Amino acid sequence: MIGFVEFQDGAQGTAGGTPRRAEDGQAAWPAFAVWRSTAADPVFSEWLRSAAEPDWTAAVTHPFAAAISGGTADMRRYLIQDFQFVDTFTALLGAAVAAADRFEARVPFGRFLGQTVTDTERGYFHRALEALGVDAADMTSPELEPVTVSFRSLMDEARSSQDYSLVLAVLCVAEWVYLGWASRTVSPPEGFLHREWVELHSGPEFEAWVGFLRAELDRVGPALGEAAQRRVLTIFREAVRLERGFFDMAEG
Ligand SMILES: Cc1ncc(CN)c(N)n1
Repeated sequence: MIGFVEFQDGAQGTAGGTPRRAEDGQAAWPAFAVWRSTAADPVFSEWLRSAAEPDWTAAVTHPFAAAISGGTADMRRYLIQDFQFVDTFTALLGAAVAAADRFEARVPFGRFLGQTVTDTERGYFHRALEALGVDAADMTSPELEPVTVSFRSLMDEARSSQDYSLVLAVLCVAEWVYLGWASRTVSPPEGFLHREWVELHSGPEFEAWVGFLRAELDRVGPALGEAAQRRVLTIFREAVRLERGFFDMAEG
């Protein structure tokens, strides 16, 4: 059994250093087939997102994310840890190329992998970490925070599963949550550290990328059996919880 499956709805867990409680929004959630008969926006990705409350709203409105948008966040610990997140995230994108069920779905993953994460975003990390005076050891092998360890494990489990719906669920959380907070930015922050990080996660291209990830979940999710839909729900919720925990960690 892979690790995240152990965190069934309502179960206790400590991934990310934040204990999970049955009463904090992780309670039973109606099956997709039931939920969609009364939902205002009856798509699979919205079934997942709404099941991930209150963590979803807490992540996209997190004070640390707001401080990035406002240009005041201390980015040092956050970016050191996030560079390690991005390493595993890049491997997960590769898994999406391999696990996708058709050629036209592989293309956007391959493009984002080659043109954004390993190019623009990598360049940003190198310049940002240098500007922050981060030494080579902390750039390549820093001491990992518990939430970073948990997030990397979750991504590794999704990658090893080679299950497209699970890979997609984790990628979609990571990008959709980031679009959520970054698109709340009212005016671009002045310094490049904050401004470019907001730019990387907002704007028409990033919106289209998140739209693609959601559309893929909306395409493959309804065709899954109920047990498989629940597995997607479990990993989606866990990823949202870790996004919230990651901002908590960054805030200190
Ligand atoms: C923790 C985290 N989540 C999401 C992203 C957006 N790729 C990120 N850079 N870091």
